[in-house]
Amino acid sequence: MPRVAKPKPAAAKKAKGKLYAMPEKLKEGTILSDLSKTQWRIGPSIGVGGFGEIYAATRNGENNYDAVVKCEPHANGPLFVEMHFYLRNAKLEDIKKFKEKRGLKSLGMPYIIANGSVDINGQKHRFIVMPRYGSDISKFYIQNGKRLPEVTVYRLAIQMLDVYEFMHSTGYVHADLKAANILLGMGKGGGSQAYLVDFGLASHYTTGDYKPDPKKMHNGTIEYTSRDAHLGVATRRADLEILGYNIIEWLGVELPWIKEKLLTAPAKVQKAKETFMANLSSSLKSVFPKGVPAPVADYMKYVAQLNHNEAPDYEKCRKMFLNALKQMKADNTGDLDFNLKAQKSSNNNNSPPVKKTAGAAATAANIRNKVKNEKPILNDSSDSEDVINDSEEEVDTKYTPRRKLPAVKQSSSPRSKDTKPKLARKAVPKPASASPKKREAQESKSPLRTSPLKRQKIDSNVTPKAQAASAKINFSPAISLRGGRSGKTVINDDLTPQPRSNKTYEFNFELDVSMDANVIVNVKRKKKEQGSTPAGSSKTSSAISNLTPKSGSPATRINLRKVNGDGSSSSPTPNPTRSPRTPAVTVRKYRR
Ligand SMILES: Nc1ncnc2c1ncn2[C@@H]1O[C@H](COP(=O)(O)OP(=O)(O)OP(=O)(O)O)[C@@H](O)[C@H]1O
Repeated sequence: MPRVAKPKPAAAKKAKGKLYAMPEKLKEGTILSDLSKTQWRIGPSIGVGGFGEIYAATRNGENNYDAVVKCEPHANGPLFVEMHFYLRNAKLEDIKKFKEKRGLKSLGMPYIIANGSVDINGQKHRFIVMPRYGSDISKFYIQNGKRLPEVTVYRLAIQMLDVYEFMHSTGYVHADLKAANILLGMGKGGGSQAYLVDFGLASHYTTGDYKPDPKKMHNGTIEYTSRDAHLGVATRRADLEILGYNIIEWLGVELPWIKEKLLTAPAKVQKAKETFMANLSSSLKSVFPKGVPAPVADYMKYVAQLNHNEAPDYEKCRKMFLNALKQMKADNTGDLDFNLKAQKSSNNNNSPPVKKTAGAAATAANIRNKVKNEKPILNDSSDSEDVINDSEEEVDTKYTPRRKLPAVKQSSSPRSKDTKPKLARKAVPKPASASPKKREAQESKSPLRTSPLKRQKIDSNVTPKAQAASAKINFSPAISLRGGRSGKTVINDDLTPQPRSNKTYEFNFELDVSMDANVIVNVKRKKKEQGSTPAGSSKTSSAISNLTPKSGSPATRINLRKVNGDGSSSSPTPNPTRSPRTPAVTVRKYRR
């Protein structure tokens, strides 16, 4: 949600409980020098994200403040990822080309103007310079009592699909669309175009097998995270699904997992979304009790049947919303109108009543921040920026994740079952020489391209034995997965090896071992007085049946270790070549 720039304690390097560092404050008037030695003067702070701060900025010597500087500590991953994405794929020239190809007058895709590094209070920071946009649309959504006019929602959907089409054409997904990340343009005509910002979660989408990645599970903003993202899989359909949840919300609906207050439990949110999407017709009817808007139903149904590696038909989706605009006799041109009263609604949009209305139509023009000019302060800017390396692995040693969630619990939802590596391995291998088109055709025949609903059927055929093996680990509430703060992006990335927490928790537990959970359970039994099991001997999960305490058996010690994607397990001792991201959880069973 929109963040108000608040003065932060100067030395607040690390927010409490978070593993990422917050930036040092840049004073107004500070001069930053980018890599090409262009100087930028810092204006007031205009936004504070979860991870960095955004300042109005102008070329030194000019006074228009038509740019922004986004600044984060050098060790933070998200801005590096964002910068990397822009530099590789979203230069102004790339965007121009795409617009020409598609015959678009405008596209809500930001671009990078410059980047560099700066020392602030002795701490190295990275910054990027981008065009300055106007208000984020979450402001209007809140002002309107959590609702946007239907026409505006459909126009926004069309514009965001354009951005997705551009972005996906570069091989990346955005993964974090939300009202707070959609900004109106500035200047003449700016109010007719919305821009999708914040590419800190951009990642390559998969075109191959479906491989859940526990290290990336639940990334995004929990309210809108797609089912694939809950499993740590970057897909194009996931971006469309995220947009879908936003569309529903913008129409005045409280999403079920928000209504049921599940946001602090990502696995529950995941499950709720699985249920929602598996029973779309009834789900939509229940959230739109007086009638489901036709384009929403069509769009969500389309998204639900997409296969994980399928290229979405963006035009088809746009047409769904365009047709609705036609039916409503609404133009898809001019300033986006956020005044609820001014707009008609479609025949069947009967979303919940508006609690509060905005006074007037809000456009980009009436939300511009006034920028004060102060005398420049020359800062010790560093000209040298890291070389952007094409190797994704390079990233590993450079960042701190935004926030880490212990990736130890996986939902036992149908969709998560359908992603078992077992199934993935059955995928038809692609010949290396196959052309992208051919490959796409092959992928479409692959068994993995079954729809979620079909996959659910496969799941129901799971043998009782397998079902018995697949269950939950019920942790104490104190260590259950915690969801993101409401409306905030959460990144459970794998960019920086983090020190192990080595925390020990003691509690009574029920232990059902999930075969999906990618954990190895080591059972260590304390030496019995006249013990049969030697002290410190460890057994893997196959030893679970031995858990039942024999008479007089002392406390049992169990280590849960996450298994890495390659099948290896995290070493209990820190190993720089491996990601030790999942904290070792030691469970002590009390004697009863
Ligand atoms: N180019 C821009 N022009 C004007 N305002 C901007 C711009 N980019 C970002 N902002 C403002 O700053 C806020 C935070 O920006 P952004 O989402 O990029 O930061 P973040 O640290 O990645 O935040 P998040 O917690 O959403 O991940 C936005 O909601 C918006 O209000």
